[in-house]
Amino acid sequence: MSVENEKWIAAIASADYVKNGMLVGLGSGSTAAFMIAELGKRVAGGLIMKGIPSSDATAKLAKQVGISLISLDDAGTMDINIDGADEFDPKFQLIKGGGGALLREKILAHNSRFNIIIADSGKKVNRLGKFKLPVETIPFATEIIISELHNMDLNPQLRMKNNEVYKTDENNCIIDVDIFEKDDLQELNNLLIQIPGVVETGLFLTSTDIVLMGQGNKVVTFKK
Ligand SMILES: O=C(CO)[C@H](O)[C@H](O)COP(=O)(O)O
Repeated sequence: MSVENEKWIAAIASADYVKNGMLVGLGSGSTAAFMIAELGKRVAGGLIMKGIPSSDATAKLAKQVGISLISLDDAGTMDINIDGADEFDPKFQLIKGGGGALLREKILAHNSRFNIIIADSGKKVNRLGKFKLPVETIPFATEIIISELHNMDLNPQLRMKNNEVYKTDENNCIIDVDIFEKDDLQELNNLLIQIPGVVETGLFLTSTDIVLMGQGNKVVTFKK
């Protein structure tokens, strides 16, 4: 079974958690796109729900498939949030932000009663960090933060796209750092967040309630 199929079956399984009347946080990325497409089909079939998108791309996709959107302000707390991940470990800790939407994704996760992660089997790791950790920074401070991250032995790389500095939906930059050697991720996250100009990191350490992982042609459920 292909990676795409694993993403797809995990996404379909997550849609079963969405019930009539729910406010649903909509994640970003290719796995989340399958979930949004499936929810669109279910809305066409009569499901009543409203979505809160975690990125401009997700908002566009959701509108295309007929999902009604509301703002975070109007939603307040969401019933559930469904999102992808770049890596997850046995403690339900995640690296997210490969697609650059980590800031809004973390805000949605924080404001949801129940957080579902959908993933293909390649995302499951024993230790986080083969995937570089995205750190979102404001443009004004980005170069000086890169120097500081060098001093922390994190091998920082400014994210680029089409030969230009990559910008998030919030017009910030992303610095990808190497955290594989770091044992205490909570401490690392605290250190990173304390640097003035760092807006957010892609470490999601406590928010996940359940992971639905496609493996071959089956969905494996990991519950906390
Ligand atoms: O965090 C994310 C975007 O900011 C995505 O959830 C993550 O990158 C996984 O993406 P995909 O489902 O395409 O593998």
